[in-house]
Amino acid sequence: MGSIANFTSPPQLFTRRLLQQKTCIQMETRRLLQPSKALLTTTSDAAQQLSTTTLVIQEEKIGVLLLNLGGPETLEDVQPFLFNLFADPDIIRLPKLFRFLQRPLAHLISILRAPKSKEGYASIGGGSPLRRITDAQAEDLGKFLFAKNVPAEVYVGMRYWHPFTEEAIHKIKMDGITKLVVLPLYPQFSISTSGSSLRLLESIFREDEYLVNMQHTVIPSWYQREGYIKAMSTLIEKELEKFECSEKVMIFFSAHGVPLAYVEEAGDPYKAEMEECVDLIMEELEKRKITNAYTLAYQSRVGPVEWLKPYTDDTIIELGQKGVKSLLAVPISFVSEHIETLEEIDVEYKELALKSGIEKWGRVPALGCEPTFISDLADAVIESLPYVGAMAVSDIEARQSLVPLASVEELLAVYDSQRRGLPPPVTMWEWGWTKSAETWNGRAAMLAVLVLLVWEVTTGEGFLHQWGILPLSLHWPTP
Ligand SMILES: C=CC1=C(C)c2cc3[nH]c(cc4nc(cc5[nH]c(cc1n2)c(C)c5CCC(=O)O)C(CCC(=O)O)=C4C)c(C)c3C=C
Ligand SMILES: [Fe+2]
Repeated sequence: MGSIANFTSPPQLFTRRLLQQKTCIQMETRRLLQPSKALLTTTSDAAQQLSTTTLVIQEEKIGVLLLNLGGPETLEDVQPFLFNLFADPDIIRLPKLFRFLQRPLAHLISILRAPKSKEGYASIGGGSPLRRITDAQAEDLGKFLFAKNVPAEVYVGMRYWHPFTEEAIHKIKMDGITKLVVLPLYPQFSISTSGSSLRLLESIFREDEYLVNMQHTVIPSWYQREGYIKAMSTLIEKELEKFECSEKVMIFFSAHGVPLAYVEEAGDPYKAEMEECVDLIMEELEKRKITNAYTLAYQSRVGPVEWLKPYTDDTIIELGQKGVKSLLAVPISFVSEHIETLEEIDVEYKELALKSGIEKWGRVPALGCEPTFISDLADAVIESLPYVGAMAVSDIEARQSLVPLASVEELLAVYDSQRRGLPPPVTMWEWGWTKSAETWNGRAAMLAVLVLLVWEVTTGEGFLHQWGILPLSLHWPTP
């Protein structure tokens, strides 16, 4: 199995190299689009070519699988959605010995977190708009692909809520797709998002003969694509125009955070990709004569462990103290509106900013179905097609493409070889005499004991049974 150079070398270097490879990709794209041009010709020769081309396209049924997080559609969905999220070993990674606690712990944390989450979802209309927006993006992507003469079915597979990835895969099989492009809807790669979705996909692929034989490729991240950078820059430019003195506005990039250990211990390229993405957007804005001050911070942390810094809330307070008066928030890690933009940024951070002395607040909308963005995603899919199923023979070429490509298996192999295990991001305790230690250690110990007891009593397995403290098989008294 080959290794993927982009994930073993520093991501910034890799991206720079990718940008130098445009010519190669342009050639590939031209080659791919040649038969499509023939479709438009009207001579009899061309008609024959057209029927051959159509035949080839019909034999090869192209599918695009969009991967996203998923979100609760009603308030009743919130707790089971949170359970699915926390039951994911890429979100809470327990030491091997304690893996059996994953589900009970997820159950407990989801119950504890649900009231706060429900409040948030209630304030944005009682559920997440993520499914509706992702479905609309899928539909538009299909239309753009068709218009670019690459007819393809587009599927949506969510990680933690409907339509689940398994449901999408079922449809892909039913439709007889032969070539699949996997496209996570996260511009930057993180182990906790695209990585987790790909891990699930890998396990589904492995267990299914049809899927094992289906050719596929993955576009793990696409933050460096010109179309995406330009679309983001245009949105920023438009929002800046709404301020009176637009040149005095601080552009405030706010990205979803991840626990620091993901980056520092597990080699998550998320932070490097995020920083590079911001640099590319600012370079594009500079070309448009926009040279505002800017900053990047990380939002939405969960639990007491350290997450990527600076934190969005701390940064807003600091900027207020430094006398910044106008702020334009740019949600940089999302391509659709959801709780983190509609509630956290629009309500919580805006309120904090106004309290901190910032007088004018604006927010760039998420890209959603913005046509230049979707058209660029369609180009990314088209550019990836020559590499579908060709990873083993030509993965050097694939690495040189504008969209860094890989197969699910190869990507995860690289990650797994680098991973040294992650401390749980939502650890409910902090060891040592830190400020929250007393409370959290106490709670965690109680919870752990409780979970262990419930587990032992219900399953009849565990330490207490092994040590003979509880009888080896426990029978409930029958009435
Ligand atoms: C780049 C995007 C995201 C990263 C990275 C990410 C990491 C991450 N998230 C949690 C915990 C929660 N995330 C929740 C919602 C949520 N997260 C993302 C994106 C990223 N998460 C999105 C798009 C959403 C919203 C979906 C929606 O319903 O609209 C939630 C639930 C909401 C809440 O209670 O705050 C949790 C919990 C962790 C622990 C993590 C990294 C390890
Ligand atoms: Fe999240």
